[in-house]
Parts: sequence; C-alpha cells; structure tokens
Amino acid sequence: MSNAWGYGPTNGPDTWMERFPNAKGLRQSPINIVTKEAQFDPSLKPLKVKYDPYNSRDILNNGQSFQVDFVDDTDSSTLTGGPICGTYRLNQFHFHWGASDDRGSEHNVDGAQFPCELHLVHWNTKYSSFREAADKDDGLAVIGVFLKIGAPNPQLQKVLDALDLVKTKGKQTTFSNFDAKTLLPHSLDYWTYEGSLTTPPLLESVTWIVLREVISVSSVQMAKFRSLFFTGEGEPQISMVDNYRPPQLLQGRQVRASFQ
Ligand SMILES: NS(=O)(=O)c1ccc2c(c1)[C@H]1CCC[C@H]1[C@@H](c1ccc(O)cc1Cl)N2
Ligand SMILES: [Zn+2]
Repeated sequence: MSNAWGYGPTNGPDTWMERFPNAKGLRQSPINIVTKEAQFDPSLKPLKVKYDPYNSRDILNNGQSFQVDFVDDTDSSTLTGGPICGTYRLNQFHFHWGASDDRGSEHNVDGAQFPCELHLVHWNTKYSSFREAADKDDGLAVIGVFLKIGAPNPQLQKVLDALDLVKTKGKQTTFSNFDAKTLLPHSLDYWTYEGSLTTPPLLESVTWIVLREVISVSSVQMAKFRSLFFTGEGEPQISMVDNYRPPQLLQGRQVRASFQ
C-alpha cells in the first residue's frame, strides 16, 4: 500500500499531517528537552515499575519498528507513581534508531540526539483496554530511555538475538520470559510532559516519562537494529533505519523534572 505512512521521502513525518490532522495539534511528541527550563517539581513521586517476565509474549516486525508485546489482561506488569494517577499496564516496548550513530532518538536533550530510544508503552486501567485508552487524554504513559554508544548491553542482546527471525514486515515469533526491567538504567530520575504518540495516529494521549540516565549499546549492537527491513518478504528491501520523528513545537507546555 504505497500511501501508507512511513519514514521515507514521500511518506515521512513532514507528510503525516495530510492524513493525520493531530500532527498539527498542541501537544505533539517528541520534543527537545531544554534541561535548564525543566522545573523540578517536588510533588512528583518516584516511578514504581513492576514487570513480570511471565507476561512477555512475542516479538513482531510491524513495518515501522519492532515491538515486544506483553500479555496485559492482569495487573502483573504495571507502572504506578511518578506523574501518573492510578495503575497503567505494560502493553509493549519498541525502539527508534538512526542509519548512523549520530541520530536516531526521537526526544533530544539540549539539542543532542542519541543513536536509539526505547519506548515502554503502558495504558491506564481506568479504561477497559489499550485500544479504549489510546485516544484518552490520560490514556497512555510511555517511558522513554536513551541508548548511548558504549559497552555492549547483555540484556538488550537477548532482544537483538531474536531479530534474525523477524527481519521483514509482519514477521512475528515467540518471545517469552523476558524481564523488561533489565532494560532500565539504575536511576529512574525523569523529565515528564504531556504529549502524543510519535507515529500516526499521533493521538494526544501520552504522559511522557523520559529517563535522565541512559543505557549503553555498542556500535555492533546498533548494526543489528539496522539489519531489519521496513518491507515485507519478497518485496524490494528497504533497511529499517531513521524511524524517528523529529522534535515538535512545545506550544507553551511545561516540562517538569523529578530531580534537582
Ligand atoms: N512511539 S510511541 O510510543 O509514541 C507509539 C506511537 C504509535 C503507536 C504506538 C506507540 C503503539 C503503542 C501500542 C500500539 C501501537 C500503535 C497503535 C497500533 C494500532 C492502533 O490501532 C492504535 C495504535 Cl495507537 N501506535
Ligand atoms: Zn515509540
């Protein structure tokens, strides 16, 4: 389907507003986080992350990224505390990355991009399902984690080892007993702001929680991300790289910090 949205020259982020009017909304993501303008908010609670490896289900190449899906029919993998009220369930995690190590993250920090960004997507259990939550102002909470080139990351390697089985769009394979918590840095200090999904449908339903501490990834590991394809089996191969949306206007929003 040639008119599907994507990240190429004819269907990339600058074209999304044609079919997804949310693109011109007032709470779009990602953003550039200007650290000096992020105000410490002492009322922000610590993040409480409780993930059960038993909930991990499969890994899928969805044609825009790859995602690890979790069984979310109970409260066994949840996010509470932080800037959110109530309990949010882990639905999936996925990544965004560049064609080279100088770009790839969606959020920027003081104008700097990272080679990759991890998104852990959670939905508010005041709603009956992810789909019902996806378009509500307080429906979703996404934890963003930056990856920085350094030592190989053994926990991330478990995910990367599965990529050979999901090289092309639509490929899916079982991915059980994975503890997503092992992808988080030691510190859960964060910046938070009200935003949106960073891909169509660009729903303005996300409380963003971007961690200050990075996790490491080696250049060899980054090459593994870039071995995937946007395209399906049997189609002309297009490497899955640069699947990130650039920063959007802040439009008067406040970015708060959980730390001084
Ligand atoms: N970069 S991100 O974290 O901001 C982001 C952006 C867009 C979407 C997602 C995550 C994920 C979240 C789970 C569903 C999936 C997706 C979607 C798929 C099918 C749908 O029917 C609806 C949705 Cl929202 N869209
Ligand atoms: Zn994402």
